[in-house]
Amino acid sequence: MKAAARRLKGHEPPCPQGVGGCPGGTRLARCDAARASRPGRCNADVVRHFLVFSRVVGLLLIGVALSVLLGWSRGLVMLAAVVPGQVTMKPSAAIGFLIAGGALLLAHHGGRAARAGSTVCSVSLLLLGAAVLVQYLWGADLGIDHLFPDPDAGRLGRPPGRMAELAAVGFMLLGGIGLLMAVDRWLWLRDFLALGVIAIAMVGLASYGVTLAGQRGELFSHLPILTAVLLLLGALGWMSATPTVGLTRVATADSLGGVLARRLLLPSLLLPAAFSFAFKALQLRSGVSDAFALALAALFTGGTVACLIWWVAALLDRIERHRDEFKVLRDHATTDTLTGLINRRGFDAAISELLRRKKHFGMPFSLLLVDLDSFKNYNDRFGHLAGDEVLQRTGRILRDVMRPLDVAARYGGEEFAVLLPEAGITAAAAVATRIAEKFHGDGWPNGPVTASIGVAEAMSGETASELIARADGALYEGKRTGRDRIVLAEAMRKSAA
Ligand SMILES: Nc1nc2c(ncn2[C@@H]2O[C@H](COP(=O)(O)OP(=O)(O)OP(=O)(O)O)[C@@H](O)[C@H]2O)c(=O)[nH]1
Repeated sequence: MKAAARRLKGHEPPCPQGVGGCPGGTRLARCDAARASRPGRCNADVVRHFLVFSRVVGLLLIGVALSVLLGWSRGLVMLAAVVPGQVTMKPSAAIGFLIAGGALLLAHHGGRAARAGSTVCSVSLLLLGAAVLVQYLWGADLGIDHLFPDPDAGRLGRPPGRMAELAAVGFMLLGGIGLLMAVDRWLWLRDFLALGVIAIAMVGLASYGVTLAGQRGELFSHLPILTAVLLLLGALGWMSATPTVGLTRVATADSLGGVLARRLLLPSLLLPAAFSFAFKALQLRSGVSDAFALALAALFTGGTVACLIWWVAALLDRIERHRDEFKVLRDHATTDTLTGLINRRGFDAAISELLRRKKHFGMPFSLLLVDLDSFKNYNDRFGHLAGDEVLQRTGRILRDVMRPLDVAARYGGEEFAVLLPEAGITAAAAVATRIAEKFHGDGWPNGPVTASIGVAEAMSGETASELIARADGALYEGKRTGRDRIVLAEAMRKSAA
């Protein structure tokens, strides 16, 4: 009910039927809605890949868990250890991953029953992890460790068949994530829990490196590599199930940030650890010195970091150059070469932006249309080049009276437009007066040049062409009543009334 209310309030677009179902469909729809409202917000293809990845993770968890359980039931414990001689994934942990995979897959379906199923799985996972921790904390035996005889018994300093403490905590966190997803709330907490699972998984991977180095640590030797990898995938799978919200939002963004996150996050997380372990293994096998292995690991880690930074720098450099080129092209496209003012195209963009601000924030603005008087005569008498000079001088006059936020444009031929943000009709009339005074005071080479000015303040709900038409009407009135006039559209309206 609350989720529906939030959707109605516009926080979340409705879940479209038949588009991959909810919540997956919702995420894609969110992406599409976000793209529509702000282009470049998220990349629909990447979102789709994240959702597919999340489903594949669900299937993988179930597949690996089933194969581990098969291994335990047939005495093929190798299936639970992956690497000979390594710690095995316990049957209870395999059941945990079976439930975790089910919760993730069910969450991708829109139906109520599937959602309820996902919630039940998440609660079960939470309870499984909690039960194992209770056994550890209070020395209880709840019977979950005795599904199959455990060959690791006694080797790990914990009861046979019992999963590691860290695995139990990981399952509790995964269950918590599933519950938060089901209620579709506190996504920040979901991300926080997922980061916790990733941290546990990294400890597990580190334990593999320590084992490779032939040194057994009390804490590290507990978590099997298979469990660590599946926990990592489980956390990433849940995060990918909602690609357009929370931490994953950046990774699916259709922006430079998105590209960087997608390309760099995983390598920077895994490569340093991979190098450390690889060179430690090399040292053990080939007998090179400890210092040499360490130096190699440091060199490769540093080299990788430097490569990643170089790649980011090259990308930023290329983007900046493209941006500069684009700016030059855009300026060319919106600048009038004779006067240096913006052209009609730039004016159209500016007036649209001011109308948008007026509509959304009620910000007033006014428009002046400035038209040179009897300019045809001027051209005819003094030539086209002299006429061009008058147009250039007019551009300078407009620039002189403009405030930094004002926009002056050559509207066409010998007609100019000035947009005055945050100016009402009175302020706009004052600017028009200053322009007229400048015309009168300027030392024109071939005798006086004057201009007629129409002034209009934008009214609520008015379109660009309606506003221009009012200013133009006032300008026409100025021409009609003798030229070298300032006429306010407002006054015209009043006098007409
Ligand atoms: N020199 C020069 N003249 C131009 C340019 N663009 C338009 N014109 C001239 O501006 C003149 C405009 O003439 P009209 O529209 O009859 O207006 P007007 O003579 O100013 O008369 P009113 O506006 O009624 O005062 C035309 O002769 C155009 O050739 C330009 O870029 N350079």
